[in-house]
Amino acid sequence: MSDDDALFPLELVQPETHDAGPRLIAPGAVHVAGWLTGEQQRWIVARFAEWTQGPVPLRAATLPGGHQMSVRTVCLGWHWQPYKYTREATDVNGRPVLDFPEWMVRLGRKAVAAAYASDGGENGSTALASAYTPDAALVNFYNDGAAMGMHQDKDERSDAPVVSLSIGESCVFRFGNTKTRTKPYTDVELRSGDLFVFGGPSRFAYHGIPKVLPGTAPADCGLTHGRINITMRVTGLS
Ligand SMILES: O=C(O)CCC(=O)C(=O)O
Ligand SMILES: [Fe+2]
Repeated sequence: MSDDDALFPLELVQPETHDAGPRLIAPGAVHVAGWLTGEQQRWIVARFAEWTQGPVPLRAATLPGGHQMSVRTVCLGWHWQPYKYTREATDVNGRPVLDFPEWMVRLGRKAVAAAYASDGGENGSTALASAYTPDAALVNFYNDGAAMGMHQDKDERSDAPVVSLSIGESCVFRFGNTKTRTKPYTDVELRSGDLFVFGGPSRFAYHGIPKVLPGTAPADCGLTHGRINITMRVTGLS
């Protein structure tokens, strides 16, 4: 058995399907296709329009090497900038970040419960879901060829799961391993309304968005073009 096999057994990856129901991608990493209804997606798109009104605008972050990301982001709860969380957007306009909405905490709990439900609560999934209290969200907007390179979400001081929601155009989500930004990885197509949760042994796995698939936004999602992604996190900061 190669190291890669040990890290990422092939049997783990079930055939790709867009039927509802959780699909295990790696230990602790679950894809739930079609989790949000069209009505929920349209409602979230309307909230997104409000968030982008400020006080902090949608902005493409600049990495320490001077490279500007192609994705634009607005944050809730804590403002993320490479590579830390702050309460004020000191790399944008110095204004305070929006509050983390109560409804999103409830949605995050439901998401963790839905993703980890298949063990019937036996491995502590029910307790994990009810205790889950995300306090930061990065709300990403992808258009005009925007993509996101392979990275780990590691600016949080907590190993609580990351909850990711997708609305609008489909994308390829590359979900890798915790050791390297390269193979082994699994490419998952995330469509409008899909949920992806990564926690446990996959919490610090490398992941990225190699491409968004233009023209794939469904008519009922509330977006005509582009892709919104919300990733909720527990920062472990106070
Ligand atoms: O757009 C996505 O689905 C992933 C976003 C992401 O990895 C991040 O914001 O850290
Ligand atoms: Fe990420």
